[in-house]
Amino acid sequence: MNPKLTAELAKLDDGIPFRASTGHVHHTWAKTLHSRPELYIQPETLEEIQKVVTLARRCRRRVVVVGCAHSPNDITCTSSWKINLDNFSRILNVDQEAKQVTVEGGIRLNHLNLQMKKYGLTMPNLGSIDNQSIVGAISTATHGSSLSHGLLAESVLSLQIVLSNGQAVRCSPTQNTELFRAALVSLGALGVITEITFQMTSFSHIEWTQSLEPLSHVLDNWGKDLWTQEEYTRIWWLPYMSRAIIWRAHKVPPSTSPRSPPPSWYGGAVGFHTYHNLLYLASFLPPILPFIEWFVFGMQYGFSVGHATSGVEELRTGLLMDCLYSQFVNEWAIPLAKGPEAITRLSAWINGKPYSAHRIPFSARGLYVHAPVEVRVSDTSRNRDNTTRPYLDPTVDDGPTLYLNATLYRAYLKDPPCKERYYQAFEYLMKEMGGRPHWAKNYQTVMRDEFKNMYGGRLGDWLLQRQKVDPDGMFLGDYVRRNLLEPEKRLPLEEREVKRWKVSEGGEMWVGEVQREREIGAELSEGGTKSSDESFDRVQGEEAQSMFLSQKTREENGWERT
Ligand SMILES: Cc1cc2nc3c(=O)[nH]c(=O)nc-3n(C[C@H](O)[C@H](O)[C@H](O)COP(=O)(O)OP(=O)(O)OC[C@H]3O[C@@H](n4cnc5c(N)ncnc54)[C@H](O)[C@@H]3O)c2cc1C
Ligand SMILES: O=C1O[C@H](CO)C(O)=C1O
Repeated sequence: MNPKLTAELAKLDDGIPFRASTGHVHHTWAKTLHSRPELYIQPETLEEIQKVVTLARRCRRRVVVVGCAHSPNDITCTSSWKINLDNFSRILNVDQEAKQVTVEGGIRLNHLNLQMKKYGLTMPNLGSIDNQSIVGAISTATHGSSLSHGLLAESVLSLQIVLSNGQAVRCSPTQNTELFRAALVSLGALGVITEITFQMTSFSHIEWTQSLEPLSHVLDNWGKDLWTQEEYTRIWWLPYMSRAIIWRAHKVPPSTSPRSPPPSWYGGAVGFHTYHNLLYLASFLPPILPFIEWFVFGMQYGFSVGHATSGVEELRTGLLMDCLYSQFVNEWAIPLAKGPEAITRLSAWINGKPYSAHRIPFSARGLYVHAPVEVRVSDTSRNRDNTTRPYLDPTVDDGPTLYLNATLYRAYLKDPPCKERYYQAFEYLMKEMGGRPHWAKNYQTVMRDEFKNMYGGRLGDWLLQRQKVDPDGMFLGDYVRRNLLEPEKRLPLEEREVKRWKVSEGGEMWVGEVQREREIGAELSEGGTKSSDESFDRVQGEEAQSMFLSQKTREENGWERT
């Protein structure tokens, strides 16, 4: 263990456990990114969390909280200290009459919903999965698909956050309002959110139907009742077939008997592996992707238009879907009214139509993408008082939002060859539509100044709160610095990415400064010849000396403030 930490632990001697381990290897759900935190800490009480923060401050370490690492980008990567709240996940209070529940920050959505069933309560909306931790889900602005609902974060009534000075602070729309607005979509960069009071709804079943329709049906009904016929609607667009699967659901009383749908083809072993292998083949032979789209979705949803299936399930499971394989996801929020134009232009681009039909200045020649594109909605402007809107809410300010999600499967963890150009073209179009990217996902071309324009004063407000509650940058990492802050400045505890390299099992190893310092320290103590980890690049000679010295200087003198 780091000698500084050993000394600090001895100084505290407060009987409060410090549940840290070394050797943890973190990876995102899709195994696209891996990192090796110096310490992996799983506190079980508020006091333990506060102790971690105190020690991190004294040991000059960045702290990252991870839920279940379902965010696809590098937002949870660190070589420094990682906290996970899986063992800080109790239900603290249930108010059955008001349908409100107070929970510890590590609780997973599936556990919450299951526990709440006995109280006749459930979460009002969910995305495609329910594995996320409640704080992880709100921190990146997770959403489902319904014009009757906004972000999951809109159901948060109040929260408690442990700040970098170790204080636990409560906030809500009426208490520490600015902090509340910053913490609702915090990107993990404000502190450790330890408690949430959440507005649930009555436990319910849903009856859902799903039908295969021509894309023209979707576009023709866009401004009519496509999105409003039922409480929940989501669409999967199949670009090569110009078809779409429309999934709709409405609540029915819990007394309604569950009704299983016909078995899912790729939910079974044969379909799952067939699709997976076809996608793998397509990574070498992309032109077969249109055939795969036709075959797989024919087997799954029927080969002829109008084919429909239905079912009745509990809301808490019925809203979920099978996310299948490791994947890249690039999702943007644009005004709902722009949907037909966005889909028509993207369709023309994917299908190789002339430039005049899509006006996207990237070539689609020889490029084949995966189906489906997810098409979802939310409306954060319903009944919303703009004074409590999360500063970093990516949805449309004053009307309904459309989300387009360009999913690319990574069959057997192999990156698809079309990714860079497809995402360049997709993001170009999304920017033209006035879009903002989903914070958790794999956007690749958005510059800092573009974020400034997208969020205007709200970004300034968020940054101000961040700086106020975390002046030394204990919760600041490369993701936030790169996207939202000035590159030439730095805060004493913030962590920068040093490099990434491909790992043999697929994906990339993310290496931050702390890891690099450990390597260099090990090299120097062993005469500058041996790395602490054979797989990392070696740092030798002057570069190593200067980095080591700068680390020592930092420890002795502290960093200058920006
Ligand atoms: C298969 C799959 C399906 C998905 N479906 C959807 C979907 O339908 N809709 C959608 O919008 N998104 C979706 N996502 C994205 C997902 O909802 C978000 O990435 C979410 O943030 C993941 O939650 P998590 O618990 O894994 O958090 P993590 O990814 O671990 O962390 C996310 C952020 O929250 C911060 N954080 C976590 N806990 C705390 C805490 N206690 N205090 C302070 N900060 C904290 C982290 O530091 C980080 O910044 C999906 C992702 C996957 C992999
Ligand atoms: O990030 C996401 O992954 C799934 C798609 O497979 C989904 O709905 C997201 O959102």
